[in-house]
Amino acid sequence: MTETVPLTGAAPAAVLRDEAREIAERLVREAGVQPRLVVVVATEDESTAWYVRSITRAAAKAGIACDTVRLPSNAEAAEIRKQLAALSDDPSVHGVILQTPLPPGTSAADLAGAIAPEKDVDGANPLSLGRLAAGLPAFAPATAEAVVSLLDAHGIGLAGRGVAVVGRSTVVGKPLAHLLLDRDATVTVCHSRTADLAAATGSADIVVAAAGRAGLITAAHLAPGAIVVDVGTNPTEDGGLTGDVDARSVAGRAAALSPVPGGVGPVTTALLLQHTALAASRAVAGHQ
Ligand SMILES: Nc1nc(=O)c2c([nH]1)NC[C@@H]1CN(c3ccc(C(=O)N[C@@H](CCC(=O)O)C(=O)O)cc3)C=[N+]21
Repeated sequence: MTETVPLTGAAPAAVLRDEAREIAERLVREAGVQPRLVVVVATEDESTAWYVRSITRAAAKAGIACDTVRLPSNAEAAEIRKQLAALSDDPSVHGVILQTPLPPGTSAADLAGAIAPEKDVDGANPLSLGRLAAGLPAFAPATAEAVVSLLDAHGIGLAGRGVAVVGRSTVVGKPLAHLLLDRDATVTVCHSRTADLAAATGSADIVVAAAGRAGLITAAHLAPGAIVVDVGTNPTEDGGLTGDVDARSVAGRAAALSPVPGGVGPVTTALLLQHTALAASRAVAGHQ
């Protein structure tokens, strides 16, 4: 049995929020501009509601203005696209995030093409993902970047290590694979059709669970001493959040595990604000 260390996100999130606050205060002081983030919500999804609440609270702490635009959960693609285009054209807006999931029949990647790349603080425009893949500057999706930031904050190295990413979504799995490759990790991306998931994850030094299935990863999926990052945010019946990792099962087998809540989530929120502060700072510099 090994002691399973909790990879907590509160401290790295506070550092990132302080950085965002410093940028925001300087922009207000020197240019009279407060960074502004707009969150577009067209879903009643419970884990999205958690995220929107934490963005709103954290933005207030970081001195960043934050508005929520609510559209009906049966909104048409054209209506969402029109809203995103208007925000892209509004010079008082520096960051735009379109929450997922989206109404049935609409595609996040397609709609996010209407977010101006310089305001695309959650890296959702396909141009941003393409630039990331090509090694060009772009905002990465905050959740994917949060996994790397959390590991960095806890002194866990990536170069040369085997990382199994469970989940191939456009918001987490795919961009995370690129971020990890940039850090010289050896990356395996697993998904619902992977023939032997336990074999793929069981030979990894680091396992990232981002499949959106509560309790998917158990001790049977891990090599002894593996480091586990839980990206899952599955709503529970009592109104809480639970991860993709069965924390009770992996305790004593994993060397480290990020908790849900309290792990990747707060870092995600803080990175979104840091991206917004950077976007505002570039917008102001561009106008001088
Ligand atoms: N375009 C898009 N990008 C996303 O990144 C995205 C999304 N859509 N849709 C919804 C899911 C869900 N998600 C969460 C992120 C942080 C917390 C979070 O901060 N949770 C806190 C608990 C809440 C709190 O303490 O306020 C924690 O884990 O400690 C939760 C959920 C991002 N998502």
